Amino acid sequence: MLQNKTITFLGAGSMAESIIGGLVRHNVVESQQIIATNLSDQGKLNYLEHTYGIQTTSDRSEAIRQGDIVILAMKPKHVKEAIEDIQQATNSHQLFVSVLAGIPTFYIEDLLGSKAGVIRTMPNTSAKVGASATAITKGRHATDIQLHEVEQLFSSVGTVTIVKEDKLDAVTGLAGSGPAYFYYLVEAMEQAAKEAGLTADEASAFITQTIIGVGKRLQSTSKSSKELYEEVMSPNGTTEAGINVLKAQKTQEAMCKAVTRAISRSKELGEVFTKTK
Ligand SMILES: NC(=O)C1=CN([C@@H]2O[C@H](COP(=O)(O)OP(=O)(O)OC[C@H]3O[C@@H](n4cnc5c(N)ncnc54)[C@H](OP(=O)(O)O)[C@@H]3O)[C@@H](O)[C@H]2O)C=CC1
Ligand SMILES: O=C(O)[C@@H]1CCC=N1
Repeated sequence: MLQNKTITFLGAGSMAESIIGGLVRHNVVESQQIIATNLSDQGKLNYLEHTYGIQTTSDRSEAIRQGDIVILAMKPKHVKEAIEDIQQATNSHQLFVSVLAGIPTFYIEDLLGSKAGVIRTMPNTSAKVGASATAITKGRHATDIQLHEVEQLFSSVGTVTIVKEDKLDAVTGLAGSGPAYFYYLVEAMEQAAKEAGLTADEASAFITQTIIGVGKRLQSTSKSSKELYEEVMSPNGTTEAGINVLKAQKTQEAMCKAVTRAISRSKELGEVFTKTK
């Protein structure tokens, strides 16, 4: 499906690089089928060209003209100016794939001003290692064939779930932002490990393998998360001592609030930018 298609990235930051890394590593398309462009950071384009063997250009309109699939990968606050800038170079046969938090498909369709298909997605940075948990949904003009094309594209960088658009904000707060919550906790575990006398390498090896083990276990068991952490706890043992501190600090409540706030922020992003159209 993706053979002979040119994929243009409008925006070449963290998320674009994570997807490009996954596509190239998993040979989904030839690296020369990928073009990346951005606003002004020539150094980043040089780095992407050198690292992944893709094409890059600072000529955004030309990059868009060549794209069969255009991945919109700028910050939500830049989407209006970014699309207006290249709108003349677009055509209705192209497929536009947004990774933008909060921005509804109708907003992008209106900015494009054509019947071009728009698919909204929410990947995460684990795409870089083929482990994103991506949600996708189609806009008014996108076809089922285009949806499956995007499913195939993101399957190469992790799992893909097709959802209704009204679930995208929830997925954004949960899984788009999700890796950051875990990295944030890892930072704290590293600090504790250092204070206990482990080297950075030792801490990293133990923490990383522990997280991988948790992910694999969650994937392979029907037990609930509560059953799984209770399985680790011996009465009056080390884990119970640790969990009691987390309970006293209301850690679950804090995590629940964090995800809920991220979800509402995704909604706000959509509202703010669609109102100021
Ligand atoms: N980071 C993440 O974990 C995730 C991010 N997302 C979404 O991905 C999008 C990008 O985020 P992220 O990669 O972190 O952001 P970055 O700031 O790393 O990258 C943004 C990119 O957009 C480019 N850009 C800015 N303005 C324009 C313009 N007018 N035309 C073309 N390109 C432009 C920037 O170019 P320059 O550097 O030259 O200014 C830069 O390459 C966001 O919408 C975010 O919601 C979704 C899921 C996860
Ligand atoms: O923080 C953000 O807004 C983006 C969207 C999901 C992850 N990063």
